[in-house]
Amino acid sequence: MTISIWRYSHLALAVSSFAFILLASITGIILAFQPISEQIQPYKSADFETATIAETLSTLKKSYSEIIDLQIDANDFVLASVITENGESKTGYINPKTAQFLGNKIEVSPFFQWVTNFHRSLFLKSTGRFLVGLCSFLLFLIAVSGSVLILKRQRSFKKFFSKIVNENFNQYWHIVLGRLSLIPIIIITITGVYLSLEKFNLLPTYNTSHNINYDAISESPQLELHNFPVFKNTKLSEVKFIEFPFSDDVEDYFTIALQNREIVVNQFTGEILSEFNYPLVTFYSELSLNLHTGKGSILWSLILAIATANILFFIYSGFAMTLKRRKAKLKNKFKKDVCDYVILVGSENGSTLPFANVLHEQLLHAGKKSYITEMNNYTTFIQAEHIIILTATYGLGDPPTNANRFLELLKTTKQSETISYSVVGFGSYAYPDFCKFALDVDSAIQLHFKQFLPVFTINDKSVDAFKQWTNAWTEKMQVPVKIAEDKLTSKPRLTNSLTVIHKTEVINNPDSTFLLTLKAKKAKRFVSGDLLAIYPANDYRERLYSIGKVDGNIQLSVKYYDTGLGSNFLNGFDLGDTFKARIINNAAFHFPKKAANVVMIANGTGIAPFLGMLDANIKRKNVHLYFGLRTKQSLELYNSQLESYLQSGKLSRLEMAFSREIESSYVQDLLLKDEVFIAKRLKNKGVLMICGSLTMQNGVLTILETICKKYQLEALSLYQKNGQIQTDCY
Ligand SMILES: Cc1cc2nc3c(=O)[nH]c(=O)nc-3n(C[C@H](O)[C@H](O)[C@H](O)COP(=O)(O)O)c2cc1C
Repeated sequence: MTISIWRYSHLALAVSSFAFILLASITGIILAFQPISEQIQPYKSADFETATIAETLSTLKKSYSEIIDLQIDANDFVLASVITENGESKTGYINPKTAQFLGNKIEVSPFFQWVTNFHRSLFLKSTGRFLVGLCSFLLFLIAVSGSVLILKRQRSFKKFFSKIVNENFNQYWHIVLGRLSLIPIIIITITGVYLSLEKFNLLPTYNTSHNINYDAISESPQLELHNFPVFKNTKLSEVKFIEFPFSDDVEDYFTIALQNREIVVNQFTGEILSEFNYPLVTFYSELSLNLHTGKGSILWSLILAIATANILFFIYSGFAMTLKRRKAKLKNKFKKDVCDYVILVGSENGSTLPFANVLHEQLLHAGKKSYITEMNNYTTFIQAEHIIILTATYGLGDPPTNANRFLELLKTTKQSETISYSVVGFGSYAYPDFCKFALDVDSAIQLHFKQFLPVFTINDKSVDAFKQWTNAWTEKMQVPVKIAEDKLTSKPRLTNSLTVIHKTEVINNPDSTFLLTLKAKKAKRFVSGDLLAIYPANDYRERLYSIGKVDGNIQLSVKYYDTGLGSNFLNGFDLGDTFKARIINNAAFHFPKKAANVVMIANGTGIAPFLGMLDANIKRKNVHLYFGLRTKQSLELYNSQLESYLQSGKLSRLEMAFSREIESSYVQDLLLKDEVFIAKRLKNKGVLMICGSLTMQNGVLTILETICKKYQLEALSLYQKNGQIQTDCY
């Protein structure tokens, strides 16, 4: 069963019942405050837990001329109906040990009565009651289908409550609050259905009546009330209701409803004349009522109010997400078999669709015949010359639902081999398998068609990155495509306020590089290897910097360019200045928790995350660092930090390569020199982390491939797949 079936069920249930759920939720929130308003009254006596029936009845007898009945309510208030010495009839709360009258019985206010009636039946009598019961059941199904969606998203029961990535406000809070309110909502709905079944007499009934042998009733031996063994041995807290004998006639008796049974007691001798246990149905009915209404517990009433308020948010956020998904539709002007360009889209939540649509519109605008469709609709395209695939990744590097059959279709569909293709992956660094499905598609499609551009990956829907790709594509294809940012840009949420607490001067550095230390206002959780996203022009243009977490602060290493948007922005700050940015979790480039041996390979500013990781290496794991810079003077910027890590044992070995010294060398040369050591590290499950320029990364990967072959290790791709080789290059 695919995720979409659950999603459509979830949505269909919500759409069909939303008006009732809305009304029931609003009234439910109001009603949660009724039990609270009762419980805050000062009628619960401190003596309640210790008082016995004997004590209470004997004091009551002394204080009032007649007692009609006694009731213990859900709040543990003792409610008595009595007739005073003056013949006045009173119903109110008493102290069970002193019989002191504490206050008159609380009557439910007309407002709460009105809301209760509306909540129960919408003033539609039986029809209304039925609809409310049905809507309770539908809400239960919505909660179940929602839980399945979360399970599918989180991939296992164990991870049901694990952290989720905040990519979108509505989606994030829909899931976070959904998980928190799940149990209360399930309880509210099941008890709601139960209470409806009870109202329609659909629950099993049991014949419960006393069987008293009136011939055997005797007035002797007569005992005082407080000496009745059953009264002495029964606490008031076990009692629900006591009905007093109607007259002094021996055939009239006490009827006492206890928590689990009802007993009948001879008013002269205290003998138990008859008893029966309540059927389970009675217990469930009472439990359902208390759980559904919050009676008897302020805490539970508050939980009910919050869970019910969350339902209102789910209605709003659920519809907002659906509208967003539906807004971006794929529309075609030409039939598939007359088009030269085919755009295939893989998207789960719809955010990739606007990118694909913008591209499609531009191609049409340029006079090209373009056809756009979902990846699962892949079929023969008779005239196609070029296929562009834009796809997101889900789960653990899996395809989105509308692309889950693509790889299979690719194998079975016969298509002209002269077609060229380009793949653009949409993903997020927050997931370990960054754009994995796009990479898989690229590998698979290579077997059928010609690659036009290397696979291009985009983090977090970056418009800037998409523009970079379209520029490269346009230049090579010679088709004018101009991306209108306003159609794609949604303003990034800059959640982190950062203050500059240390900055080195660019002019003092031979490579125009500076270190910038920033203090985050809120202690947001981040680790070295995460990325800092800044928006220098306050528009869609995003610049990412690798974070080193040093002494709890963010340390960046920035190369200054005269015309560089990001480096000029950061270099313009003085100590104490504050600006807003966004920290992106870069799960694929965190210091490995499990590996005992780590090899770090960096050039230039790529050292930044490693400085933070070394700072955090309090377990003194074996870490070797290969670091490439231009000159020995370039090292001055980092020297004191690296020296202190070496001295404290956080760094085991440092190997430097200087490209502009007389004996010029690069990190690749250092690795070749140490090939035996590197081969051993790979073989023994060590992790190699590479950070810096893409040119350096490509050079290093080539060397590693050679080492793998020479020492008969596994293929390099296997080490990349199992996370033993991690890269963060730009
Ligand atoms: C549950 C979930 C799982 C994801 N898994 C991955 C992943 O494994 N790798 C990745 O790069 N991105 C992953 N992403 C990020 C999406 O691919 C990314 O946000 C994409 O832009 C969404 O596009 P769409 O809205 O068109 O579906 C995941 C997102 C979600 C919500």
